[in-house]
Amino acid sequence: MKKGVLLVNLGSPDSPEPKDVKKYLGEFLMDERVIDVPLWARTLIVKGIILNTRPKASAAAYKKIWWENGSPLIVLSEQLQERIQQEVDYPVALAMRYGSMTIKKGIQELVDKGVDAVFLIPLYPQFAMATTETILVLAEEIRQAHFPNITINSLPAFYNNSDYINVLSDSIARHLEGKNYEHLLFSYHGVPERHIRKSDITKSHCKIDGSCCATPSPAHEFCYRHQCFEVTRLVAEKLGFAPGTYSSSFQSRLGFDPWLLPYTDRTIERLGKEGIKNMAIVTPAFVSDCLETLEEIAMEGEEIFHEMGGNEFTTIPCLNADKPWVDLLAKWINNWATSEPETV
Ligand SMILES: C=CC1=C(C)c2cc3[nH]c(cc4nc(cc5[nH]c(cc1n2)c(C)c5CCC(=O)O)C(CCC(=O)O)=C4C)c(C)c3C=C
Ligand SMILES: [Fe+2]
Ligand SMILES: [Fe+2]
Repeated sequence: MKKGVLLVNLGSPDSPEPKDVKKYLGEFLMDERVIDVPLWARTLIVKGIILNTRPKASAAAYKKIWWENGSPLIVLSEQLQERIQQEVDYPVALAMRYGSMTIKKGIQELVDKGVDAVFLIPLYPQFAMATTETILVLAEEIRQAHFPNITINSLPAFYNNSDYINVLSDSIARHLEGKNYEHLLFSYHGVPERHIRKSDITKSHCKIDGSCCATPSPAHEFCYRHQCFEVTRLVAEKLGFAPGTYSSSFQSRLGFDPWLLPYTDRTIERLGKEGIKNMAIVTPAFVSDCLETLEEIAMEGEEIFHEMGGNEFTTIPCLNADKPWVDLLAKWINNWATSEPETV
């Protein structure tokens, strides 16, 4: 079989104009694994409410971070693809879960090069039904409908992979070198608490309390909250951080349901109020910088901190197309290509 690789990230609008943002948000938020309510309710919430108000505000946010050559998330994912391609002998394609760079086009590109065994890499360190699961489900639907003769294997969540933790820790250490900071905040994209309960394969473990995520359970294979806290714990252990000098929080909530706590904006506010003058922030749920890191954290987050009396606010970039991260992905690709993994 001829092997090939498909990297999949979230996606961005085609432009930061409200009409393109509306189209993108419509596709994204109508995904039943993102807004996971019955179709009639989702249609009412998304088409009746969100799409009438949010695209204008989101477009304004996108305009603040948009680059000459496009959306940072897309440009950085393309750089990652190009650099991985320089390191491996298999064709590497890039697709997005939402927007015009579809998974179908990505698979087609590989099939056109003769590929019939695809290694699918969802570009998310932690599993979530709104990210990894929706990619895997859609890829399988596309395979069955259009490419029944190919196989797809996928890379599982790699949040606790020791090589990944080393690459992430080295990046954090490098960006903090010489910086005077008192607290490092690990800010992860949030999800509604309901998503955590839905993904609990034991149906009884995830209480979303003080201890469930620290108590061993098979539920953790699909518990986004556990996987985020584990990244923080493993990096802190690796870098020898003292207790109290770092913490985790969740950003980017939408709607009125309870989302994972503590919220990033409130945490930044609290740190400022408590007299922290210099803080740093890292966003390990994202492998590529995007709207959520460049605008919500680096711009809005910094503003909140300064309003609370803070001085230096250091944002650590995502791994993007850094050489150690490219090398690690190339290593995983070569391991897959020379072994016999299970299909999705
Ligand atoms: C890192 C993983 C992500 C999870 C988990 C996730 C869940 C999730 N997101 C929304 C709603 C929105 N997210 C938006 C942007 C956005 N989200 C992620 C990643 C995760 N989302 C990224 C990388 C981005 C940036 C995309 C870019 O183009 O740069 C947006 C759009 C922007 C906005 O209007 O705020 C929305 C909306 C939900 C509802 C959700 C879980 C249920
Ligand atoms: Fe999101
Ligand atoms: Fe948990």
